[in-house]
Amino acid sequence: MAVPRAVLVLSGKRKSGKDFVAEELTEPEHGLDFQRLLDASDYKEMFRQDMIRWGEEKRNTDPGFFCRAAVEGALQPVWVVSDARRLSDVEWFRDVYGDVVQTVRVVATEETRKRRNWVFVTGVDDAESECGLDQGVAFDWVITNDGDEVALGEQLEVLLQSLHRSL
Ligand SMILES: Nc1ncnc2c1ncn2[C@@H]1O[C@H](COP(=O)(O)OP(=O)(O)OP(=O)(O)O)[C@@H](O)[C@H]1O
Ligand SMILES: C[C@@](O)(CCOP(=O)(O)O)CC(=O)O
Repeated sequence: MAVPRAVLVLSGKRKSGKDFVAEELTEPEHGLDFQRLLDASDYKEMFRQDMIRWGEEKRNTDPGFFCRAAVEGALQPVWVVSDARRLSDVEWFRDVYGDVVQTVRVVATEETRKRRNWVFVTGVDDAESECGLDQGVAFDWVITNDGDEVALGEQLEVLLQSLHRSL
């Protein structure tokens, strides 16, 4: 397994903007090969509960199952993990990569998330998939993503500058 110089582990609720922020973060970083696995489509929402169920089964027998798959073959010096959801995810990255890990929480108000077509779904928004990191992690960074482009840019700039200094 390659050893990265930095690992940004992002989390945040549905429609907080994790993928959006991950993409913004990787844009100025040449050599990063970040790919969005899925977009923000209704199609994905149709299968979310099935995916959650399948994911829980896998993790119950092997908490590192998805984390290992996420880093497999990655050779870049800086990694952006766009979607941690559970304490076991954050713990896995901390255990394996130690001090180079920085946790990033993406936050948007319910109002903002509704504008992005979020609707509360029982069994999803009140379950571990969405709430697993509401407590228990002292995030290194909290990024507010309520649609103010300039404010988001400033926050990411501070993060990236700090990251550059730590490399
Ligand atoms: N700062 C922003 N400016 C403009 N659009 C944004 C911003 N942040 C997020 N969006 C849009 O809001 C929608 C949801 O964002 P995104 O898919 O990144 O959220 P997410 O947290 O990854 O959600 P999910 O968990 O459902 O995948 C997308 O259409 C995205 O383009
Ligand atoms: C199944 C799941 O991975 C869906 C992720 O979709 P998204 O990142 O919210 O677009 C959520 C989960 O792992 O609980």
